[in-house]
Amino acid sequence: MIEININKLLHGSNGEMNLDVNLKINKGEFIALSGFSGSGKTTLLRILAGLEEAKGTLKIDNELWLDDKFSLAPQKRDIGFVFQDYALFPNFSVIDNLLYVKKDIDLANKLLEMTEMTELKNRYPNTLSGGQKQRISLCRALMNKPKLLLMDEPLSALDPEMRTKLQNEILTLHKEFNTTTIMVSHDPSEMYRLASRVVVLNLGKIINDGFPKDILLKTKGSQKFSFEGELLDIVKIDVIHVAIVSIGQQLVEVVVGNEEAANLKIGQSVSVSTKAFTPMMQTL
Ligand SMILES: Nc1ncnc2c1ncn2[C@@H]1O[C@H](COP(=O)(O)OP(=O)(O)OP(=O)(O)O)[C@@H](O)[C@H]1O
Repeated sequence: MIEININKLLHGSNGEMNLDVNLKINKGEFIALSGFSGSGKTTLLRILAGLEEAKGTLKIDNELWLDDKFSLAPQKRDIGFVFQDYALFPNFSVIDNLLYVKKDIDLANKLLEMTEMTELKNRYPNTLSGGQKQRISLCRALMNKPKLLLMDEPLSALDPEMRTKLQNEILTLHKEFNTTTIMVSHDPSEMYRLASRVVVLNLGKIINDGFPKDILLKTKGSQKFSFEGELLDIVKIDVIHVAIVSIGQQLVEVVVGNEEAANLKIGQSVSVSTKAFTPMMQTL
């Protein structure tokens, strides 16, 4: 069990803000930490890793990491950290990046095999693709079998296909090692696929905490499905208005009434939902 009770005054873009987090995490949980930019996600991970000071207490399996008189040094905290920018040692080969953490060649080989990196084990990081580098960071973070794995948007620099591949590998590794994990993510499909629990931060406070399907599925009441997007334009065609909404990679047209059109503002976030028909899905 991980017990987090911390607070820290942050200087946010709109003035001061108190990062105030109380959270209990059970062993083996996979938490997706989400929330708007600047809500305090990275700072929370850095506090857990001991890279940043904070007030309060941190306890991991009854071992104290932080209280008002004491802060356990980062290197003594049983943590694996995966950053967005890989943070590998450029002068070490792949295998040496892993063995630097712990001289356990069997574990290193097992991790490389699980992530299909065995053939590249003598290569240097600058000869690897982004996806390969991130696999090595992940393997390295697991070398000391940490009590807590922290990942800060680990897949956000990768293209969609590579993201899906690495998500599957993260899942496989999680099933094998059952490492308690907190991963910062902005991607609903990633959170849905990987996490057992989603925690949403806003302005330093937890505003939502629950099962992925309860937090991420946005349809309410009789709505059949609902998408969030940005209103790009409103075009008057004869007697009707058509709103152009950007949803993910697609533009969608929605007919809106005159009064509704007058109240909408370009650039606004909107949700587009339907009630009446059954959507069709086809493989691409
Ligand atoms: N050590 C610090 N002292 C005071 N303020 C800080 C400190 N570190 C970060 N901040 C501020 O706290 C706010 C939250 O930053 P943080 O990086 O944790 O947000 P985030 O949720 O991870 O954002 P993003 O999704 O953009 O990465 C920012 O406005 C930042 O400038």
